[in-house]
Amino acid sequence: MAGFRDLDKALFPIKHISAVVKLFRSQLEDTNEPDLALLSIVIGLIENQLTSRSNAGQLIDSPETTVLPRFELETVENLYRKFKIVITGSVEPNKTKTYATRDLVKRVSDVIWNSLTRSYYKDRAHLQSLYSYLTGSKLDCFGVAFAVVAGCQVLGYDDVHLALSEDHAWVVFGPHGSETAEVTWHGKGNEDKRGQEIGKLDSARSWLYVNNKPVVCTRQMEVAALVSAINPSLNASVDATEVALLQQELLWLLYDLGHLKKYPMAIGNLGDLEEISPKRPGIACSALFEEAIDAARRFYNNQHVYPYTYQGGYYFRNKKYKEAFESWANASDVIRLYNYSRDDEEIYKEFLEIANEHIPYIMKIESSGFEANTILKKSECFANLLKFYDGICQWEEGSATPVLHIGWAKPLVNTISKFDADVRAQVHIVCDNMEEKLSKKNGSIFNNNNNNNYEKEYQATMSKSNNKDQTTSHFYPTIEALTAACSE
Ligand SMILES: FC(F)(F)Cc1cc2c(N3CCN(c4nnc(C(F)(F)F)s4)CC3)ncnc2s1
Repeated sequence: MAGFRDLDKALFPIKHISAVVKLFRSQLEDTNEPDLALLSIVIGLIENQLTSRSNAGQLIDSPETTVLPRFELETVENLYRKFKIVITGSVEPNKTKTYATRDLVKRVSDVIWNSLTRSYYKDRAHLQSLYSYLTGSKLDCFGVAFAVVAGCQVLGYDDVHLALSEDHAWVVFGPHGSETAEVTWHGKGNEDKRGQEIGKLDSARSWLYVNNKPVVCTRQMEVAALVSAINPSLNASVDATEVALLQQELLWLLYDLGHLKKYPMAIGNLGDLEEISPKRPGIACSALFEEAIDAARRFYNNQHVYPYTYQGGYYFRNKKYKEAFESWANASDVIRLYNYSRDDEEIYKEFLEIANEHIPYIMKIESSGFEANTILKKSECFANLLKFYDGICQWEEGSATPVLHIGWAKPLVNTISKFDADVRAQVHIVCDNMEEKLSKKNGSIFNNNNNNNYEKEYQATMSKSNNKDQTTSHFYPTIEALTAACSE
């Protein structure tokens, strides 16, 4: 591990954002073992100091001139030393340079777990860093997983890495990261499964485990995860701008060093920050959202939803409603292959908000009668809407837990009825991929899909459907499910 070297200490006391970027750059460039504990403590200290007191309103213009409160070397050194003592005091270091074992990973998880405050509000902000752990004995779900990986790094196990789905975190270890283990909890009121292997039972088909296509981190990607987890919010409506600027600078550093290439959510986070305050002429935030989608298609067999909802949210905020419908249809094309389980609340809420808030809002605007170029005349918008709803219907099919209820059907019927019959008539529904749909029923969809055939299939579909005169939508025969939902 790089450790807290003299050249890092020379950057203290830290007074500017640019000094923090230098610390990260030296840790990322000089060794292949950036010190996770050091970087998490530094970032946590800065975030907590700048979001705990009313700091809103400070003029922020650049990483060099933005003044930070002084962050003393001694504060960081004391916390760093404390973490080492907590970990090495309970678990013997890896002197023989062997792979970690399940027992070792569980013991490190127990050290963190048993030292947390008994009960606290787990979803509060700023509980993700080792600073929060060492000064307040509080961590959120992600923070526990990160602390376990940082603890294993302190012990000298360089095979223990963070694995990330879109709403959960666990660790991989052993030869080629072949072993997996739960190390933290998920959601509310669920018994934790710490120590167990990942997704062996029916949870394997839930979105929570992304069909076993998680982001498996390198050390540098673990740094990207802690940077992504920076939370600039001062309160529900105001962000500490210097914390947001620091996060943006660090994400660009990681981007330029190539460490975001396989991390769609981090690219999406950067896209959101760039939309608010562009720092990089030549790379539009829309290009970043496309890059995140490409990464999910290339490296994760298109099993992730968030890259499409990042892009859809961007289009929606910028009134590009036709494009938003396409992004949301693509998001739905991902979720339809999963079975909905009670662990999937986060993505359920995402689709609910799109279906029952964003789309109805768009329909209201577009049917106000003043839109000359209204999407209500565009058959591809209608087709993408149907695809969006159909994916949610398929998500429900074969799931133990229902997805749709009357609350969904009303906005859905209202939306569809806004399109004129002649526009609807232009949409030709082709019922193909019957075998894919049927095989989801008996669960085999997750076997043959693992060979990453998404890329080939995607290219083939794109080349086929480039005829412009009519909209051919590749559909699955669940329109009856759709109309059934409407008649409920
Ligand atoms: F580790 C867990 F359990 F926390 C799961 C992870 C979440 C997450 C993330 N997020 C979550 C998704 N997220 C989104 N923000 N907007 C989203 C979208 F709906 F617009 F797509 S998704 C914020 C950042 N960003 C980087 N890395 C991770 S790893």
